Amino acid sequence: MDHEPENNQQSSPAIILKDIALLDDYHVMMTLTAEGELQSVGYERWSLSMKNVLGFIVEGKQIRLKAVVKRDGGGICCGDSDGFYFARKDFVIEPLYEDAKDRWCYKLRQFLESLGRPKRLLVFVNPFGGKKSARKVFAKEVKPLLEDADVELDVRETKYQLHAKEIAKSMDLSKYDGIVCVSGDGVLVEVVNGMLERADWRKAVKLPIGMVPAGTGNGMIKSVLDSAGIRCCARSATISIIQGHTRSVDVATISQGTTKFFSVLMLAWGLVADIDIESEKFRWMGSARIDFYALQRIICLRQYNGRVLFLPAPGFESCGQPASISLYKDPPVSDKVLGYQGPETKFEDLEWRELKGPFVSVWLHNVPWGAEDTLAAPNAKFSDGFLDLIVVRNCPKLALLSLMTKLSDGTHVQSPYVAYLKVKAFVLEPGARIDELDKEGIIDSDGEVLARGRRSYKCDQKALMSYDKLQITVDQGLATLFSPE
Ligand SMILES: Nc1ncnc2c1ncn2[C@@H]1O[C@H](COP(=O)(O)OP(=O)(O)OP(=O)(O)O)[C@@H](O)[C@H]1O
Repeated sequence: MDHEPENNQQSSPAIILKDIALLDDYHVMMTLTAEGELQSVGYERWSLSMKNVLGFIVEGKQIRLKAVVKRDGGGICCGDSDGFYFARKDFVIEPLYEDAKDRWCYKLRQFLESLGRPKRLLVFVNPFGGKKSARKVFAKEVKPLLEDADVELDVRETKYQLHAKEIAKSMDLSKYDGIVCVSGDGVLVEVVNGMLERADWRKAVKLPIGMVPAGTGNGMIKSVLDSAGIRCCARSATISIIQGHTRSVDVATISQGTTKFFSVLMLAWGLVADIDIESEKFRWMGSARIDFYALQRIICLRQYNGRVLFLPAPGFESCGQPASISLYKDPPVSDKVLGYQGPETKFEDLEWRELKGPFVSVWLHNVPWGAEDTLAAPNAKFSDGFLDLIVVRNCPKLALLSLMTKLSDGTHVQSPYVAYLKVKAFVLEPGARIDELDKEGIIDSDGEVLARGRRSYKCDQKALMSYDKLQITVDQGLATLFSPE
């Protein structure tokens, strides 16, 4: 039997039910407090928070509680050894009298309903992402837990790229309490973009989105779970969705003229983008492709001409040099009702700063983790209204290699070769490679190729924007995510 720590110091909360019952075959005095603690006094003291009860079923005279219990250290869940994880566990209560059983069922149901958990979820499963394991992850880890919690599911397998975006753009919002993506970050980004392209985007962005890691890059769910000290795995991710807490997350609008892309994770240009996109050709290697190709890219290091401009967050006003700027202005269109157009703040007259190239890497991050093993921006916050900017310019190759090894714990930002700051708005003016001026680079946002310059790596993806000036503005806490706290 699992025991939760007791706190005898505090005054006892009001008891709303008290009966003699059998708990796992032992006679106990079972109580339910107004704060949702199930407690027993009998052969041993035991307690279980209703927050950790997914649901219950009645089996004859018995009530089977379908619960989860926290575990620290020890066993490995999905290969990640950091933080605690949840294990599934049933507890069986048998009140001595039939009317007591009905009372318990009534109160337990009432309590669970008062928690405001999602009851109807739209679930996207991407059978194509990552190790192509999403179907299995859904069937083995996600579905059984959601069934235990009595959640009604509408499951859609994505059939092609942008399928999830299409559905998010046209779905009936009133039918669901949230969306779940059993995928990598790519499907999440599609859903956010679909929501923001709706005429009723203000309502759509309030619908919480949950992630279950089943892709190559699971940076968002790693960031969400890690911030609560929980290991990143499908089970913990699903439990945090069932528990129904939410948090807001900043959305960055990347614009080039009237073309827009909404990003919740990151934008990269230079080394990180080249590794991310060009390593696709080594996909057969699995996750080793990133390390393998990073090594290759550092040995034959590229540097890019260009300029970045930024509006520094408070505390970072001395970074870079003062700069003047002209930003794209959205035409005063009446069709604004068609979708979100980016934050309405006027950034032009503020004190912009600049950094000039050549650049090895320019990386903007919204949340701390870029992937499960990459703590790209250790100080990033979900909804502070700022993006973390990580810039590498001149850097010896050996130091660069050492930086790559530090990405897993975020200590790369302490290097003297790295500029690490927070910005409110950002402009990228990408240029050509310094060694071969007829070759340009790739701009990558949230794992998608946003722009591809002349004679850069060719891949199947069609780029949304041209390899030219881009501007990025942040809307604080615009989207909503399921989160453990
Ligand atoms: N059935 C499908 N066939 C091909 N592509 C698909 C399919 N369903 C979804 N996709 C695309 O797969 C891409 C990657 O999805 P996902 O978010 O699951 O993984 P990822 O970790 O971001 O990327 P990947 O695993 O491909 O490196 C998304 O851009 C999505 O549009």
